[in-house]
Order: sequence, then C-alpha cells, then structure tokens
Amino acid sequence: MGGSKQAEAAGVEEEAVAVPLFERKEARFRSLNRVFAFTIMVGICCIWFYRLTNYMPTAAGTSTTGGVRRWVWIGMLMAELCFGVYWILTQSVRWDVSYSHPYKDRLSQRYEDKLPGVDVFVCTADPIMEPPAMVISTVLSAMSYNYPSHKLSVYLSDDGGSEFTFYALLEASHFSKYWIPFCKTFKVEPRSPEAYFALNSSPQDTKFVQEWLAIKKLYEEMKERIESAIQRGKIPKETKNQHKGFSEWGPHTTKHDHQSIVQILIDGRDTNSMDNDGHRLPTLVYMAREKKPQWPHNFKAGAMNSLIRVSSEISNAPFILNVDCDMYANDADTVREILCFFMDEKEGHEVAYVQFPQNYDNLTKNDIYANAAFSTSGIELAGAGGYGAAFYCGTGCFHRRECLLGRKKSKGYKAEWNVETKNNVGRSVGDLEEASKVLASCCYEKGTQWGKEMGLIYGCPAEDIVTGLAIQCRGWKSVYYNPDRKAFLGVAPTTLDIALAQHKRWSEGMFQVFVKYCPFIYGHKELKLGAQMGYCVYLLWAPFSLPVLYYVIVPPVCLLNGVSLFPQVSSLWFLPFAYVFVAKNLYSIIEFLSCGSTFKAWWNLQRIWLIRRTTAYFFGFLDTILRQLGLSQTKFSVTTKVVTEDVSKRYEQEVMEFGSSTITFTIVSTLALLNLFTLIWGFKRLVLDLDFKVLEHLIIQIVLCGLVVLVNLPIYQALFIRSDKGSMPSSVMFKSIVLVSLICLIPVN
Ligand SMILES: O=c1ccn([C@@H]2O[C@H](COP(=O)(O)OP(=O)(O)O[C@H]3O[C@H](CO)[C@@H](O)[C@H](O)[C@H]3O)[C@@H](O)[C@H]2O)c(=O)[nH]1
Ligand SMILES: [Mn+2]
Repeated sequence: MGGSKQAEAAGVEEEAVAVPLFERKEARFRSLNRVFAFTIMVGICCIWFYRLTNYMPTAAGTSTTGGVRRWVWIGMLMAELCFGVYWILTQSVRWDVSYSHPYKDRLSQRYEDKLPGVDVFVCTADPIMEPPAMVISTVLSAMSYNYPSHKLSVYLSDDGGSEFTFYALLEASHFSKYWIPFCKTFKVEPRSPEAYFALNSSPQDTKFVQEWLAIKKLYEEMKERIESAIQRGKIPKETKNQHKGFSEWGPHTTKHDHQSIVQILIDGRDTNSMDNDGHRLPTLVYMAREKKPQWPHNFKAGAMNSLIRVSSEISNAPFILNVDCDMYANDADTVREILCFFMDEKEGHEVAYVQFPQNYDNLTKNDIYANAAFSTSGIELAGAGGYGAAFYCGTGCFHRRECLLGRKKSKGYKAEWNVETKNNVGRSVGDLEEASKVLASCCYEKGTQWGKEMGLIYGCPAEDIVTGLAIQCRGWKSVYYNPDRKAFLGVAPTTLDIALAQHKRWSEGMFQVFVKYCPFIYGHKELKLGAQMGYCVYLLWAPFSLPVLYYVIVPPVCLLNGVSLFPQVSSLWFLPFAYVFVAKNLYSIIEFLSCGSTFKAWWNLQRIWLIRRTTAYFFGFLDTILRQLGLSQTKFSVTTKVVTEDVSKRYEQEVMEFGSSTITFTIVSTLALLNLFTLIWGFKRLVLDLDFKVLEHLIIQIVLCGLVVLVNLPIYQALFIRSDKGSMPSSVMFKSIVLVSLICLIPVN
C-alpha cells in the first residue's frame, strides 16, 4: 500500500518534470522569409558585379573619364559592399526567430514554497535629470511585485549622492506600508503609483473607492513633500532629526566627493516592520558608493558592481533584476514568469540571464524619434535569442548572480537555488551597513578582478552588451522574453538632441566592444555564427555611418556635375538596383506593420535612421577612433528624463525639436539643403532644358535626392516655415547655406 503511494508520488513528480516550465515557438513564415531574402541577396550580388565590371563612370553624354571620377566610383563600390554586408548581418537575426513562453502556473504548482530570493537593483545618477519622485515610483513598483515580500529586496544605487533622493526613498519606505497591501488586495496594475494614478484618474470600481481615495491622497501628499523639499533646496528639519541616515550628508558632500553611504531603510528580516495588513515588507536599501574626484567610478557598471557586493552582504539572493530608475515594473507577475526560465528542470541550468525589451510609456502615435524600435524588439532580439544568445541590454534583465560574478559554465552544473547562503544571520542592521560601506568604497576593487572577470565590465559606455557577451563566452545561454503585457515601461527621449545623445553613446560603446571584443574572435568557440553576426548588427552602427554619409553627399554632387553613377534606365543593370531597393523597403514596411506599428511611424523611422547615421553614429565612430588613439576618454552622458512643458507639448504634437545651434543640427540641415538644391537643379535641367539624356543617365540620382528631400520635409519646415522655439535657429541655416555652396563648388571630373 505504502509502496504504491510512493510510486504514485514519484510518478507525479516525473510527470511534472516532463512538462517544461517554458517553451519556445518558432516564428511564422520562416521559409517564405528565407526565399525572399535569397532573392534580395541575388540582387545585391548583381549590384556588386555591376560596380566591379563597369569600372568607370562617364559624364552624361561624353565618354571622357577623369581621375576623381574613378575614386568616386570606387567609393560607390565600397559603400554598396558595406550596405550589402550589413544587410547580410541583419538576416542573421531574422533567420532563426523564436519566441519563449513561460508557464507561471506550473511554477507555482511545483515550487511555491521553495521560491528563491530575488534582489532588485535600481540605478539613478542625477536628481535633476532623474527626479526622485520618478525614481521611487520605480522602486515602489518593484517592492510590490506579486512575490513573497520576505524573499524580495530592493536596492537603490544613487550615483547622484543626493540627500533628496535619500529623502524620497525614506518617504517611499513609509508609503510602501500602505501601497503594497493596496496593490495586493485589489490586484491593481501597474504598481508604480505614478503610472497607476495617471492611468486611473478616478476610481471606477465602486468596491474600493474609499481605499482608492485614501491612498491617492497619501501618494499626492508624499509627492508634494518631496517636490517642495527639492524646490526649497532643504529637507524638513524634523525629518532630518528623525533619521540617522541624514547625518551622512555634510556641508561639503558633493556628487563627486563623498564617503560610502549604505542605509537599510526596511529590514525584511525584522518581523516588527510590517505593512498595514500585518504582512512582512521587502528589504529596502539605499546605497551611494564612495566617490573621489580623482578616482574613476566607471558609471553604471561601477554602480552595479557595488550593488552586487553590497547585496551579497545583506540578502545575497541567487537572482538579480536590474532596472534603470525610469523603468517601472508594469506587470506584477514578471518575477514568477522569469523564474520559469531559470528553474526549468531541463534547460534552466544553462540560463545566465533573461532579457526583456525596453519599452516606454511616453511614446506618441507615430513615434517621431523612432524610440520604439519595433523590429528590433519584435524580431531582431528574438532572433538573437533563437541562438540562445540574447543580448544584455542594461535594463529589464534578470541575472543569475553566479554568472554575473564570473562563474564559468562547467559540465553537469546544477544550480541550487533553494540553499540559502545568507551572510546576514544574526547580524544587526548597523553591522550590515558598516560591512557594506567597505564593499562600496573606491579602493575596494583595487587589485581585484572586478570590472574584468567579475561583475560588469569596465571601460565601455555599453557595459551591458559587453558584459552579456562575456557571460555567453563563458558558456552560458541567455533568453529573450517579450511578453504581450509589457514588463517594464520607461521614459523615452522627447527631443532630437536627447535621442541622438543616447544613440551616440550606444553606437560608440558598441563599436568599442567590436574593437576590443570582436564577437567573431572572442565568441568564436561559444557563440553560434548567427549570434556572432547578430551582435555585429549593433556593434557596427558607428562605422556604417560612413557609407550612408557617402551616399547622401556624393551622388548629389555628381548630379550637379552631370556625372552619372548608376546604370541607365534602359539597361538591364537597372533592374537589380530597383529590385533591391523596392523589395528591401517593402519587406521592412511589412515587418514594421506586423510588429503593430503605423506606416507613418515607419516613415519617421527612415528620417531618424538617416539623421542618426549621419550625425550620432558618425560622432560615435570618430570618438572611438580618438579613444583608441588615447586622445579621448570614456564618457557616459545620462539621458535626461524631464523636459520643460513647452518642449513636451511639441513632443505630444509630434513636432520635431531643434532649437539649439549645434554641429549636429548643422549637419542635418546641410545634408537636407544639399539634396534639395541638387533636386531643384536636376528638375531645372529636365524641364527647362528638356534634356532627356539627363533623364536617361541621372534618373536614379534624381530619385535618390528626391527621396532624401521627401523624408526630410520636417527639416525644411523647421528651417523656413516654423517660428516656434523648437524651430531651427537661423544661425544654423546660414552656416548650412555656406557649407552647401562650398560643397556645390567641388568639381568632379
Ligand atoms: O554614472 C552613472 C550613469 C548612469 N547610471 C544609471 O544608468 C541608467 C541608464 O542610464 P540612461 O541615461 O537612462 O541611459 P539609457 O541610454 O537610457 O540606458 C541604456 O543604455 C545604457 C548603456 O549605454 C545601459 O546602461 C542602460 O541600462 C540602458 O537602459 C540610469 O538608471 C542611470 O541612472 C548610473 O547609475 N551611474
Ligand atoms: Mn534610460
């Protein structure tokens, strides 16, 4: 009898193990996709062949050839080689697209009482660009995850070293006692109070009107206290006297110069610190690692590494979630979903991290700055995930602590998440804080492997990508997970300046990764070829700005000189050019629409694509070269998350923001004007001179200019028509006109 029961139990277990906690599904239309890609590839080869065999461009109507023209032609060949190679790279992340689906109910059935601890890291760097009220909304959203509170710890790293951020977090720790039970009782979503009240401006559900009104009032009062303290530049005296933490800030404390500060605001072990419903609270810790002016602090990577150490002293959870301070948790069940990947009996042991896409809650309908990156998060990242090599993208990523710490994957490795290796048993809060401060000091890492073999890797503004690559090269797999309900929502750049600054950092950072850790060499053994290529789609943004620049400058200049660079319309060689162009764009439109966006958004993306490549990526390229020569240092310019009302109104109306006189905007308008002038000139010759030879030879160039002009329409508007504060300053216009005139004088013979 007893024996059969045992066998039964074993049977249940076996069955449970047979059903996986997550599944992978292939994307639809794979074969169709591959056939289509093949036809485009044939077209590209024809274009290359044409360039190689028709060596010399001829001036329309003549057959004389000059030295400059030969170089122009070689330039075209190089540019088209680059475009072709890049296109091939982009196919690698479309080849094996698959989507992962976790089953969180199975997880609860199997492991509800054995759930592991999870540490959440939130990073902030500047109280002005990242307002404390926004930061704590993110913190609160993480604290109220639908997960056992005593297994959850939230750490805020404040590189701004700001008393106000600390004050805000202290306020949040009080507010959480009401907020967490409110969220859990009424199952509200999202659990960032700011986002929740923005979405629900009046209580619809009559059942909890009372509670709703009360909690809203509490929240607004808290926000008011925080904001007025910042406005006055002073924290209320009573508050300051009440909490010992404030004594860490003296009159000489600055962002760049202070001792380490670690304050445990809620000790999750403490059975006296309960929420309003008598449940335990998650641990909440404030950390500002030590800063010294002469000591490099390695930006976010440095902050993360301090967090890894400090948290290992306090909670030491086996899994770590990292979010940027603007990326609030939008789905209360995310932690449970993610554990399905790590705890799956069959494949879970190989997984080092699970990455979510970056999503934003302030996008406009047609996404004027192309922040949403639909095809990237909808397809390309899933494509990399298909090779088991999802990229680590900084925010919205769950890590296995051991892997972040530099552990190599060994044969037969089995993770033991339920063994609690806590360092904090029997130690007082004060004791833990003191020990943590040492771990967060500047000199702690001296002579250690931190920043090299351990933790996030230093020396690169794309610390995330390089760290992910390193983890994969140690033998681990990673998963990309893009659920229907977005897991994290953040603040997307709302001006062109901010958007380009971010892309410049990314392109520069990623190109550095290419130079220092080229995936083809570094990942040769551990990564599949597709994944190696997939990395390069991003790592090569910066250098691929050069062919784009070439293509928007040289063909128009040649057009002005009457030099034809493309085959005649009547020639058979015209076909591959036309096919590749039409097919590629059609493909991209279909892909874009299938990811749920609008045609107009795709069109906006083309403009931003052009602007990014001719400015941000170009600068990223130059800076990487300078850095390699030792002439410049790694920087990390934090993305501003707040703008003035005026600016944000234009963003809402999808009007592009220029307004300042910068080199970037001068380049943007110079290129736009150059193409406009040439187009007008082309038309003039066509219409006034009735010169059909021109049409025959130069039509592709005219069309090219025409497209650049079309896509740039908002730029002309900003230059000549608009008069608001966000329009293009006239100084930029004058500079561009002078530059265009100079370019037009370049003879091509
Ligand atoms: O010295 C610093 C600089 C930045 N940060 C934090 O890093 C995060 C990302 O910075 P942000 O300015 O928002 O950059 P984004 O371009 O939006 O960030 C993306 O790209 C970065 C790499 O370039 C990654 O670090 C981020 O995780 C990823 O979301 C923010 O929470 C910052 O507070 C720090 O903690 N310390
Ligand atoms: Mn950000």
